[in-house]
Parts: sequence; C-alpha cells; structure tokens
Amino acid sequence: MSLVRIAKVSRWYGNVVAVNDVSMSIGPGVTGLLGPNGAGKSTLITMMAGFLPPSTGSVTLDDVPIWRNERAYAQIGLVPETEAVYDTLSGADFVRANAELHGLANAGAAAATAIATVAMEEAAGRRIATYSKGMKQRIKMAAALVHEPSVLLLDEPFNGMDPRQRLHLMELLRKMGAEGRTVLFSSHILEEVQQVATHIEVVVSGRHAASGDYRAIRTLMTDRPVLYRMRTSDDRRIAAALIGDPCTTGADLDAEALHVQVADFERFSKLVPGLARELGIRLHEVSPTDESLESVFSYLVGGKR
Ligand SMILES: Nc1ncnc2c1ncn2[C@@H]1O[C@H](COP(=O)(O)OP(=O)(O)OP(=O)(O)O)[C@@H](O)[C@H]1O
Repeated sequence: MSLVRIAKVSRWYGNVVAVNDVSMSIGPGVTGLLGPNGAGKSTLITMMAGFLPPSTGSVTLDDVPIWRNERAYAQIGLVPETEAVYDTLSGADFVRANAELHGLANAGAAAATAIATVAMEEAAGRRIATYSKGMKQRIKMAAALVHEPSVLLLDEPFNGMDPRQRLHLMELLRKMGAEGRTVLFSSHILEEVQQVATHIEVVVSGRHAASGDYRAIRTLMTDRPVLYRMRTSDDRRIAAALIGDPCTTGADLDAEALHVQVADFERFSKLVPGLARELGIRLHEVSPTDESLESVFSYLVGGKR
C-alpha cells in the first residue's frame, strides 16, 4: 500500500507563500485535489512527485521522505500540466525514452504495455506534434505509467479535453484506483472531481480548506448564504415581500438591481416565481452573484477559521 503523507508543509517562492502549513494523507484509490487557480495544487503535486522540496514540513511516501529519494521516484508517476512534450518524437519513442530514463531492462516492451493501457497503439508511431490535446494527455499518461508506479499524480489532466476524451480518462483513472494504486489528480471543477474521485481534498490560497467525499464538500459549499442579484419591474415591492420570508436574510437596493442574501436556496427558488405572479411583477433577472469558484472556496476557508 502506498501512502503519500504531507505533514505541516509550507513552500514559498521568494515572498510568495504557495503552500501554507498543509497536512493531508493520500492513500490507494482516486483522490481529487480541488482548488481555484493559484491555490497551490501544482506546487503540492510537484512536491509529492519529488521535483521540489518543501520549505518546511515533510512529504513522504510510506514514511520515507520523497525528495531526492530514488526508490520513491521508482514508485511515482507524474503527468504534468504543461503540454511541453517532445513534439518531434513519435509517441512510442517518447514513452520508450521515459522507460530508458527509469533504467528499465526491457524498455520497448514496457513502453508497448503502457501505450496499450491508454489505448494509443494506433497513433503511437505518429509524431506528437500531430496529436490532439487528449492524445497528448494520454501519451503523457503512458510515459508516467511506463515503470508501473504505485502512485500516479496528474496535474489538471482534464484541461482542454472534449467530453469523449474526458470520459475515457475518467475510466482509466477509476481502473487505476480499483487496481489499488494511489491516484491523485488536481482540478478546479468540483463536478469533474466528483465523477471520478472517491475522496476530495480542497486547497484554497495555499491552505488546506476541507477534506471528505463529494457529499461532504458539496454540503459545505451549499450550506452557505448566497447573494442573488435581481432585476424586476418593481424591485422595491418584491424586496419588501422577500424580506418578510425566512429564506432571505437581507436585501439591498441600488440604482441597478436588488441584491438579496439568500439563506435557503430551495425555498427561495420556489417562492420567487409565485410572489412575482401574485404581485404582478415581471422578473428580468434572478442570478447568484457569488457563485464563482473563488468565493465558494473562500467561504470554505472562512468557515474553517
Ligand atoms: N516558480 C514560482 N515562482 C514564484 N511563484 C510561484 C512559482 N510557482 C508558483 N508560484 C505561485 O505560487 C502560488 C501557487 O501556485 P500553483 O501553481 O501551485 O497553484 P495551482 O493551484 O496549481 O494553480 P494553477 O491551477 O493556476 O496552476 C501562486 O500564487 C503562484 O503564482
């Protein structure tokens, strides 16, 4: 069993604190590392892959520090976010080169197996420059799998993929997890993580914000007041009616719109159409204003403080 443990880890680049006192353990199965852009996901993954030492704290594989530990490297595969693969090589040559870098005795056979795992046999002879984004992602995955690592780390693997490629990769990750590998992938989209990860770790602004399964995270994200922006034919009257209902906790009216603080979304969504009809008010716009990922994530962090 491969357990990656991050204990009280901080990592800074000059004055920038990218990871701030994070602790988490990643075991077998598929874990999603969720967080908005700049949250520190890549930095965490790079440290787990042994390409970057923590500034403080420890990053270990089965209790042995990963940094500069060849035995750990032999057990870890990384699929980086960058698209910078050697375009002029064929997929097969690229994967084989990785097998050779790992010092595998039978690099050719290992490369063929890895290429078959990601179903890239047909295109393997072609130059990588001719591949689609999804194919590039798959060949990077084959390169990461060539030494049969027990830990597979993927940085934003679904970025830029079309739905079919996405499903294919999800299937592959599930399979890897079911085989008992420790699989961790990063993403900034909760729904994407939910479809494939059984466990989720959330990071925001370099800090560990939450951890659990999809339902636990979703509940944390939805059990919070949401600010709605409304434009209607009579903002003042509908504001007065809404404020009298327990599903709202406040309302602000400015020259442009009505901003309603909603505590109970379900009740609010049922209430508004009926109220508008009853009062003869036309609804031009009803939309959440703070549904952006960053604000949802900030809420999670705020809630933890
Ligand atoms: N080499 C570096 N030098 C300076 N700052 C860096 C460096 N790498 C990352 N950072 C900063 O550290 C913070 C975390 O970055 P990181 O790339 O780990 O986040 P992320 O969650 O992976 O985001 P993204 O999804 O955008 O890649 C950011 O503020 C980023 O600007």
